[in-house]
Amino acid sequence: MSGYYPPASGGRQRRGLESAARTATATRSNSRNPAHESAIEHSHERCAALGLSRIERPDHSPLGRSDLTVARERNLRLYSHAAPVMEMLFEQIINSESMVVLTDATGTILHSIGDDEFLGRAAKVALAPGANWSESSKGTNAVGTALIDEVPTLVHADEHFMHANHFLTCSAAPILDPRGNILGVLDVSGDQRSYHQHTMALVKMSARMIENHWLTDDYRNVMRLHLHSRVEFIGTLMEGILAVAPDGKIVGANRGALEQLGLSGAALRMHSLGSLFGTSVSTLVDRFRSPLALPMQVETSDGRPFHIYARFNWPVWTSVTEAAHTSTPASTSHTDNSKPILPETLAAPPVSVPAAGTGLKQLLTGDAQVETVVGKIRRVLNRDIPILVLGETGTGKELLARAIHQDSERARQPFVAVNCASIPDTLIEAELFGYEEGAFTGARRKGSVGKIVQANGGTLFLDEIGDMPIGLQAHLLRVLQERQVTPLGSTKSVTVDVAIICATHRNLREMIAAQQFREDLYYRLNGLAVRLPALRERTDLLALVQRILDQQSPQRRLSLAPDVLHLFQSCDWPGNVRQLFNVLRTAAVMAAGDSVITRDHLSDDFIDDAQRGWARRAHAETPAAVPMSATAPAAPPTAPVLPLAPPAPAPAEAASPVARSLQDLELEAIRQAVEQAGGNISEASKRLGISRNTIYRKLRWQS
Ligand SMILES: Nc1ncnc2c1ncn2[C@@H]1O[C@H](COP(=O)(O)OP(=O)(O)OP(=O)(O)O)[C@@H](O)[C@H]1O
Repeated sequence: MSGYYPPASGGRQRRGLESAARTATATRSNSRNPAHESAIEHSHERCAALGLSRIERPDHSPLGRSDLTVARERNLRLYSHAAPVMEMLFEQIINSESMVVLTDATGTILHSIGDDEFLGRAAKVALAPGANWSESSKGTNAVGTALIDEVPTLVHADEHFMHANHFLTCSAAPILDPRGNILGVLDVSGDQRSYHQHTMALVKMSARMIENHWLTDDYRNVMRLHLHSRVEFIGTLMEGILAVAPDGKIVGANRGALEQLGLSGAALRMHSLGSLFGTSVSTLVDRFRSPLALPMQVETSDGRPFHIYARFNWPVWTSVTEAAHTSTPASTSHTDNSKPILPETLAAPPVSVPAAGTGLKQLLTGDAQVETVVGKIRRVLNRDIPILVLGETGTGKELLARAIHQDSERARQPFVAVNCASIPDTLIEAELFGYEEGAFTGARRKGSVGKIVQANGGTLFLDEIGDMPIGLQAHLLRVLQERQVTPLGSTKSVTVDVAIICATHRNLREMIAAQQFREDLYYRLNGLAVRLPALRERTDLLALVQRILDQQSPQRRLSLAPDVLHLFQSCDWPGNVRQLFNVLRTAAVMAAGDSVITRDHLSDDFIDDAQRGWARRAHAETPAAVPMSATAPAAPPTAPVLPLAPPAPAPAEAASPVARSLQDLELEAIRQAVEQAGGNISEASKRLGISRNTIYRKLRWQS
């Protein structure tokens, strides 16, 4: 079978065919699906344009152990929703020489489960945790191609661009959040001889289950409207779900709702219960207050009938709706955002933070550097000064941006976050500026207003701004100066009013010197630059720990056993507060019933990492005294700091100076190649024979 099918007549008709997209053909050899063939053809074209080779060994280097830990921590929420669904999916395909794979939004495999024998074969082509399966790394493949096309994708046998992957058949579905952002990809990969046409349907249904769990979790404190044109489908995977704010605005939707209503996420968010179904929040509260209430029949403005069923937390919801109806905007703009009252809180996935205060106040746990940052920001709040937040991954840059928004006069307007690093270069422009229907061959769905317009009136948070392709920086600068956006393929411009907050872990000045970042854009974005300290530099570790523990376990005060405290203080925390938060969240669950967190409640991974940190410090510092970090606070009386006991031996491979120096050499080689290529990553990747992604990844995690 040829891996490259000629395009169907009519040529480039690949996207917008979501429902028909990449569905498996009855027999792979004789029946063809034109949309599928066209998608594969376009993917192969992209791979050829990237200079990928079909026969060379693909980039098999997985993320380093701690990088994988960080990637997993960043995606812990995705994993916790996906894990039970993956188990269930695996039950369905057991003994079929297959595996179930979960990746993040960049295509990096976070977790996999599968038949042992097949897992071994898959590992040989790096189909294993830590490996990246983006198209630019592995060529045409179901995960990478699904990430680009944003539709369920089947890639079978020699449809894979690289010969090494021809033994595989892979069915992948993107997992989207209620705002339409890609969270990751669920995939079933197996031996191509074990291909079964039902696999794709199973994967799509499973992805939908994860999305629905995510939505329910995001909006558990707001009204959720379950809908379908056929009453018997309410409560099934086929139902649509809408999240409704107390003022009746639609703030979130699952895929089923978008499909049934025939609206894009952005279009739906312009609607309210009234404009959509001619009903109101109070009508639904009255009707569905009783658990025995039956679904209600409504009609859309164009006369299509639907059955709807509302769920909400009674009686919290009714008191909230009353408050929403009686309060003025001025009085609500600084209300407690933990209540489900402000639309912008609902529209964006909630960030889990300790419940002490809201807005900027919640960040104050006693660290002087953080206090200085907050003080500076308060002075420029509401002054139309763009803020640039610097800091390592997981230091709380996005949390700070949300807090600034919450404390600003724009708090009732949208907060829209765009992660420039997780969107492929080719899509950032469309994602930010929007596009008209059919604007370009890569255009998906029915046009899009773009993130800048979505943020109109509110705050646009450009995360990882250092990853914005240089070609696009001039476009962004123009928009920021003129405050007008012209969607791709359109001649009409839209006036926008947005507050800009950017964040990066990179050194933008160095990037300017290397001509990778425009100086004029830098000065436009940098009205005020603040740097969030790494966790290891902070003096408030204990206060932060206690606040997170109190939040995780409000009924039962938890504390750390002395040796755990000791481990925490020794740890380098490469994942910063995100890592701390995740470690404590797991520990609080593990400690159910106990009031003290002991080593037994910590994951082995973390203990290893912390011990390695100990070993590194012990090596760097004088052997006799081995002081705690100069900035470490004194332990509370209940948890005395013990003299540092010798740590349990770290795993051989981690402690080995040879392993570490090899890593250093690799990094050094990458740095040199990038320098010699004048900062041109594509050129450096060719010289080194590794993908651009790998270079970005390795440099990113090391910087
Ligand atoms: N001060 C804090 N108190 C409690 N939790 C925090 C704090 N700062 C960060 N966190 C936790 O850490 C997680 C990561 O924070 P955030 O996403 O803001 O970091 P970031 O610097 O933007 O990360 P990245 O650079 O990887 O995007 C948050 O979800 C939150 O749970």
